[in-house]
Amino acid sequence: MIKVKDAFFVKSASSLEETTPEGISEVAFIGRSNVGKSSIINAFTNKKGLAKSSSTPGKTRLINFFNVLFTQEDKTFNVQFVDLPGFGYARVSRSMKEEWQRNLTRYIEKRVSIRVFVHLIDSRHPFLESDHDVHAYLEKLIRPDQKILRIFTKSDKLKQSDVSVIKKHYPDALLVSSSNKKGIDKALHAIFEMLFGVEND
Ligand SMILES: Nc1nc2c(ncn2[C@@H]2O[C@H](COP(=O)(O)OP(=O)(O)OP(=O)(O)O)[C@@H](O)[C@H]2O)c(=O)[nH]1
Ligand SMILES: [Mg+2]
Repeated sequence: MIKVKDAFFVKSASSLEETTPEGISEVAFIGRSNVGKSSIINAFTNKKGLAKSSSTPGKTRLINFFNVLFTQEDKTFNVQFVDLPGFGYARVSRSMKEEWQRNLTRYIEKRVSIRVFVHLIDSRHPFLESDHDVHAYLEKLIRPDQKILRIFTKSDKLKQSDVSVIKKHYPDALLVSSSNKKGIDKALHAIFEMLFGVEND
């Protein structure tokens, strides 16, 4: 049985230079503004205000590091969850937006500690070109020791027929709601498995 035992904020960075030292395995949460990146980190860690979420897109503006302690029986595993600014919509000046995107891209491409990219997709809009582009971009840059996990967010907003459409295109789709916690455990296990191998309980 895998559980998150504890989680706490470590640091915010505006650029790769300001990040924490390389070392602890990282899970980077990537996706469009407002898709639910910060909310899913709170749901995984069971801490409501840990990552700041907002109904206004563009809330997360820095690279935020959280230390997460997993337990599996008597073993503990230390991981960093990284909440990132969204891509796409943000009510800031063009030059500021470009600077964020540059810093975000540098972190994604150069950070050695990243082991898992969690690509979050709004389940109400599962086939956006921008998400397709992000997936292709990640596929192209990942190293052999890195993995990509797609998670569809806000599943509480879906009708059963919408779920069927997603499942048809992505048979193994992880559909998650940070609001009612459905799918959270399964998604957390999938991340753990990507980091540390198959769970043996
Ligand atoms: N119904 C529903 N709303 C959600 C869910 N997850 C997040 N939200 C809402 O969606 C909005 C955006 O959530 P955030 O977690 O701040 O999204 P984000 O991807 O971190 O956004 P940025 O930091 O702006 O990139 C908030 O109003 C959340 O309450 C969910 O599973 N279901
Ligand atoms: Mg956020």
